[in-house]
Amino acid sequence: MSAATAAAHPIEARGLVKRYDHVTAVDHVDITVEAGTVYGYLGPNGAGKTTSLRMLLGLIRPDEGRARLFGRDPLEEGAAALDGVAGFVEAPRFYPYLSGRRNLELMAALDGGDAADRIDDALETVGLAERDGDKVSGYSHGMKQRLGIGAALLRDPRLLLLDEPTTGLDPAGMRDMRELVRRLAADGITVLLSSHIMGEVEELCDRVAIVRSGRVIYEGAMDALLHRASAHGQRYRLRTTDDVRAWDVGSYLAGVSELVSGDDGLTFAAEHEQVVAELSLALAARGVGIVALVPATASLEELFFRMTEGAEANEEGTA
Ligand SMILES: Nc1ncnc2c1ncn2[C@@H]1O[C@H](COP(=O)(O)OP(=O)(O)OP(=O)(O)O)[C@@H](O)[C@H]1O
Repeated sequence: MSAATAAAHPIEARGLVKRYDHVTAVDHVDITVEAGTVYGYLGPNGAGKTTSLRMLLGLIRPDEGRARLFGRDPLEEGAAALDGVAGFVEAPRFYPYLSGRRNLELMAALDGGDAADRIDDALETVGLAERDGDKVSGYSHGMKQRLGIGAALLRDPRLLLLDEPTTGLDPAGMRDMRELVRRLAADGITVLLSSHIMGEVEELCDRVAIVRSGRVIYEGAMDALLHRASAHGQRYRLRTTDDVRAWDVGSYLAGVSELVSGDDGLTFAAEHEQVVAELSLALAARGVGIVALVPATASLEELFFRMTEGAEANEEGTA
């Protein structure tokens, strides 16, 4: 790799557009992923995540714009531009009647170079070293997903593109996959991860782009997004011995806003913790017992829905 490409960003895409008949799947998307980050590409079904990742990897041609990986355009330079890059965009396909190890051996033979020397490490990293001799047909969905990442690791990537790697996994499978992504990032691999799961992106990513109908409606540091999510005050969930009365008390208290009564008690926003303390005292004074009063953790999720489905989405610029 030349000095010029070594200094380039792992991903730099400008003005990517992809249209299918009347659908603009990807609409002028800019993405810059800096080395060492775990970058979340977050959006609901049909937002254009897979199409974007496929363009980044040069699997499909954009109608407009261009993408560079470490300074190289996969459409112009072909396989050479994918040096150091591995993608996991479609569900990985393996020979079911062969073992996990044998599948990796076949892939390594295709890849050539020293890929075969990395098989043991790859199996170890993805937690399949103990099951490497079992037929893939006997693997769980999560194991197949991890074998897919193992296959990507044979290329010794410095950049890994993962399209919804936890989709379809059970909670334990999701946890294992997240743990694996964290480990790969700790090993210095830059990761672009698409997901529709807000909590997952919040947990794993340093930076995030939120996409809706092919457009990036927010781009920025995860911290800044979370800060923005709580700009109108921290939200809380409240359950009491008498929610109707509690609602009355809350609605008259200064500093309490967005008071909503739901099936599982009340939610509200409070500008300061002091307001929460005042509310608890006011409830006690009126004989209402607090059963639970906890900060609501779904702030990113709420923000996401506001951005992707609410009227606010139209006014949002990229940050
Ligand atoms: N080959 C294709 N032909 C026609 N339309 C397509 C094609 N690929 C994608 N689309 C359309 O482009 C839009 C974006 O699809 P894409 O698969 O990129 O979204 P996504 O965010 O990855 O969604 P999901 O989470 O459901 O996979 C959708 O409306 C989809 O129907």
